[in-house]
Amino acid sequence: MASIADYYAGKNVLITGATGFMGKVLVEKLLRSCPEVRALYILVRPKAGQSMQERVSDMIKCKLFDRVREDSPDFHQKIIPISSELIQPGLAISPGDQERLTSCVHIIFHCAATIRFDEPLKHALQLNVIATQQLLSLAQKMPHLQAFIHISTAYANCNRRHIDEVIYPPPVEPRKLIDSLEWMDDSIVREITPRLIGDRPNTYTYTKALAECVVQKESGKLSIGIIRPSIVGASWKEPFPGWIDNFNGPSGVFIAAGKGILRTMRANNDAVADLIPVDVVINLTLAAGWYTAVHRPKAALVYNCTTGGINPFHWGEIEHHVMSSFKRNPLEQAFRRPNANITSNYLINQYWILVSHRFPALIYDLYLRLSGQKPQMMQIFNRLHKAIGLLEYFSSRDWEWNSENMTMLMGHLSPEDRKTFNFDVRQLCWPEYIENYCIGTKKYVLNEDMSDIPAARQHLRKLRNIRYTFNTLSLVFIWRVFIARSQMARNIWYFVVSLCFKFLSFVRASSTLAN
Ligand SMILES: CCCCCCCC/C=C\CCCCCCCC(=O)SCCNC(=O)CCNC(=O)[C@H](O)C(C)(C)COP(=O)(O)OP(=O)(O)OC[C@H]1O[C@@H](n2cnc3c(N)ncnc32)[C@H](O)[C@@H]1OP(=O)(O)O
Ligand SMILES: NC(=O)C1=CN([C@@H]2O[C@H](COP(=O)(O)OP(=O)(O)OC[C@H]3O[C@@H](n4cnc5c(N)ncnc54)[C@H](OP(=O)(O)O)[C@@H]3O)[C@@H](O)[C@H]2O)C=CC1
Repeated sequence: MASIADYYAGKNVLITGATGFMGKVLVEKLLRSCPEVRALYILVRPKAGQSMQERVSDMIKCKLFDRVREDSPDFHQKIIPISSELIQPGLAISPGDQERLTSCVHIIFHCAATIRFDEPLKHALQLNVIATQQLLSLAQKMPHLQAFIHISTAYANCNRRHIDEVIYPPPVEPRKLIDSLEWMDDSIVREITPRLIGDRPNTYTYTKALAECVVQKESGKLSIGIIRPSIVGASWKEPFPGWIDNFNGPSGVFIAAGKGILRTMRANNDAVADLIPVDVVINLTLAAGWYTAVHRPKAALVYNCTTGGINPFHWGEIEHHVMSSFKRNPLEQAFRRPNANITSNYLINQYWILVSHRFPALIYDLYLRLSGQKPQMMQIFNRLHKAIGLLEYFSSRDWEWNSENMTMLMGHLSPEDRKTFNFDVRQLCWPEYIENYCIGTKKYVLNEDMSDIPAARQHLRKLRNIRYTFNTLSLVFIWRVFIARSQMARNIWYFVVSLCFKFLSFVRASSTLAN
């Protein structure tokens, strides 16, 4: 049987979401490990004042592509951007481009989605469900299409504790929901959203569950694979360890903790932290594309792409390794020394939020005001609290995912492919991975230089001295207030002082005698 790289040779691949975190890693890996691939058609929209072309040229300049640039400097010629806005009718693809795509595409990877947890339901539905539906109908028109790979999430069914590799019945018939939301204005939709999403925590997981159902129902004769990654983190090995370029999921939490801003968060120490490195997800995705095209399974195959059942690691362990990693490799200009603790207790967390978040923010803002600058710390903390509030659902619970299809797929790979498209997470050494992850956030998200680490350490020492001075002064102040008000405190104070005095006299006398 052809190897994975042999299969992709001469193929035209269509990718949505190629400008996103996972999409970029997918594009890079395809170009590097399947160098004979014919073309990658990527659906891109203009954004933030940049044209589609400008965005793609920026993307290929990114450090992520350094290795492939070294192997083949002309790699960008294989990337063909197609203008598309996925929430528009017909995905806003021009008739010419539609014709071009339908006549040549062999395989589709659908990565685009809104992954925001606070996305209004209508928008999440438009992008995560309706766009998927439209892409499927475009796929139906492609005579050469061999596989359609849909990227879902392991949390699409997070209202269940045990999750098998099956598509569960939808919470509501997607078509009915689409029809009814169409005539409702935004305020009505906002009001009924909590009732609709029910026991799911947000519109993201809800619409991803609906999308899976749409894929199953509207795929017709297409060969389908559904990949369900858990919490996608920095890369494990490829193209280099620790690649990460965003604040999503745990990355933002790690950075906030490394900067000494985040000191407390609600999470269960003993719950499994189901992180999965992005390169593992992409290797599995490419292997699933190959398997789907070659074996053409009759029903959609679902791959739960998780680590918890195979090589579990817990939030408490993550906390420990993140903190020690940031102590060894500190971030620049930290607000306080990194020292975050997780707790599952609501009241303890509230106490630490008050003492370790709000109080220092208040003092720092006071200092900024007094020095004529604009206060900002309280605002930063309010945003942080909003973000971690949205993540708590995932860090406080445990899930069990069945990942038999991942094992089955591994069994079908040749020894060579198993190395090139490695998704065997049994080999993952968590402490080393977390260390590289933290360094990755420093280098690639914050663009900090590793050569500045001595200065960052010096800054941490300064913060420690400030803390010691502050604690000593506070203690002296509190004691002074006590002494002024209480006879008992005064008596204790005189007792301690006279004891010290006697001790000193004793030491002096004994040293005189010794001489
Ligand atoms: C010591 C360690 C202890 C460990 C404890 C455990 C930690 C981890 C816990 C649990 C992780 C579980 C995660 C579950 C995952 C499920 C899996 C998936 O399937 S999908 C992927 C997940 N998706 C998201 O992560 C989207 C979440 N983000 C959002 O929904 C929004 O970004 C939100 C509501 C958090 C913020 O929305 P806005 O409108 O206020 O802000 P905006 O526009 O997004 O960003 C403004 C600025 O703030 C930065 N930012 C965004 N999120 C940040 C964050 N978490 N921390 C720091 N900065 C962040 C951005 O980069 C941006 O920066 P600029 O203005 O461009 O410079
Ligand atoms: N990150 C994670 O932890 C996990 C992610 N997933 C799934 O993986 C997939 C990729 O996620 P990730 O890479 O992290 O997400 P990103 O947010 O980084 O990327 C999303 C991609 O979708 C594109 N997109 C969004 N809206 C539109 C639109 N209206 N028209 C055209 N393109 C659009 C974005 O393009 P643009 O650059 O123009 O905004 C971007 O390329 C998603 O399906 C997600 O559900 C699953 C589990 C975990």
